Amino acid sequence: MHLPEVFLERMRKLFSDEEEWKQFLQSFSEEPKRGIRVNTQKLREAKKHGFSFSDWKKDWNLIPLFSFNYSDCEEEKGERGLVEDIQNNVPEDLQENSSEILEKTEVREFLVDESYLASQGITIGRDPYHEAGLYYIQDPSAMEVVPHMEIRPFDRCLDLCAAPGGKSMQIADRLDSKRGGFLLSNEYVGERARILSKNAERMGYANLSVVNESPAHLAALYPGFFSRILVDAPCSGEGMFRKSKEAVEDWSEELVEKCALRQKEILREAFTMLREGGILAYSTCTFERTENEDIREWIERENPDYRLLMEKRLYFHNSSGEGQYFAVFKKSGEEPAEEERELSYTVFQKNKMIFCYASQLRPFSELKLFRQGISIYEEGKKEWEYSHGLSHAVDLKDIFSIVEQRRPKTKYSLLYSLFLKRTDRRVEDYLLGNEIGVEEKEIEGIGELIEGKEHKAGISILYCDGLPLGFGYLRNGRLRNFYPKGLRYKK
Ligand SMILES: C[S@@+](CC[C@H](N)C(=O)[O-])C[C@H]1O[C@@H](n2cnc3c(N)ncnc32)[C@H](O)[C@@H]1O
Repeated sequence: MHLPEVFLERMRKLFSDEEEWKQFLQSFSEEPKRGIRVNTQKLREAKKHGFSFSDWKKDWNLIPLFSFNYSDCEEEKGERGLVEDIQNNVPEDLQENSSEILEKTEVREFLVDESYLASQGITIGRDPYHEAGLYYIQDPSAMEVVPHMEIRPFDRCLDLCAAPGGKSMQIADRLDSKRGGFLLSNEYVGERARILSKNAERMGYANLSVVNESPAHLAALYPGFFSRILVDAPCSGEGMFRKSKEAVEDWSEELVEKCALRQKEILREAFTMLREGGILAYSTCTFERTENEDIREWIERENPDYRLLMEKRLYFHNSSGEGQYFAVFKKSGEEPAEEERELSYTVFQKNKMIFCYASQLRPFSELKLFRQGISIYEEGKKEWEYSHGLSHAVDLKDIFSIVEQRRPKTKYSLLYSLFLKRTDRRVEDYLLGNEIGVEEKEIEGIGELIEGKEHKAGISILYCDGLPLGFGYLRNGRLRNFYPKGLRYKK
């Protein structure tokens, strides 16, 4: 790989240790590694249908990530402590069986060995578990930021620079809609907000809004509103150099300076929106001091009431991923305690979609919305039809009861569930968009045999190993495929 001379000169200044400098250079010729972040809320539901997490971890050889130095976080044990507990102390069978421990301590982030998986015929980006939203593929070093944000299930979170959504989905998984937790996931660039919204649909959180706003507009509307804010800022992207030739070609010293200015602009808006006692995390995927430690110093100068909780610099050679810089701050002041509340859902229509969302998202309804919670219906050619997003809701059962109560004018009504195993060829067939044959014994549901007909008929939802994949129409022992065209596997 040819790296710009100026870049190398700048990097050289960061390494006082000759050996480490060599390791840094050497690491540019090594293959990038990837990780997956498990959607533990989906996992919990899938377990009710017999999904085994421990079998999956074993079969895929999933390697738990992170061994923090927890001493820098004594004040609040928070999640870092919990992750350590589970890695060191909680026996495997307890993780699997105790819902209480599971709720508090499940490890979510894993490194994957893709060559091992390839030998087993598994491609992480083309797998039914991926389509079902059981996991999100992410750079392992990028995964390290969110666990340091001390996110509590009831936090009011904002991800200001969110697309394509790795960190947003990591945050959302730590929140509990029933306890008032939510995430406003914002992306400034419209086309990227669309991708973010698609990823959010796959993961299925009812307490997540995807919006396309400028940080300044949000700051004008929500001063002191959020208890956790992430600014994963646009940067000069040196951490992308191994993956993208364009990132190397686009790099220049001017770009570094320009990025630093923009980072400050975005951060200023974030300062406005952080509430007393809240936590702000700043991160980049570049190695530049100008965009990292210099910005951290600037944040400290601008905000004497912020305390640095931790700062970390990850490179290719000292992490499992593509590198990351992050700094986490706590604003002084008392954080308000968790409020007693009951979960309620709101149903609302926007253009040709109907959404159902956890009501704490209501303050965001007037923003430039791409998604508010779960899309439940969309306007079809003849009538309202179930939206694909509905099949992916993590709290599908709750949402469905709302969906049925608040039906628009439509004959659509879910009648059956079909359960297939991932080893069944029909799962791939379904994802390719084909019609599949179904046996009576594979069908469960509320529908009755249509009088005088041999087979059951009606709208059905297809599960793979207990994970909902999408809808279809069952008739004469065949499932007509409703899997969205844009998502279907190519042959
Ligand atoms: C490093 S990426 C975010 C990655 C994301 N957090 C994730 O985990 O997938 C930075 C994002 O900031 C967006 N961005 C660009 N200009 C911006 C601006 N002026 N304000 C806020 N975000 C901006 C980019 O479009 C990009 O999607």
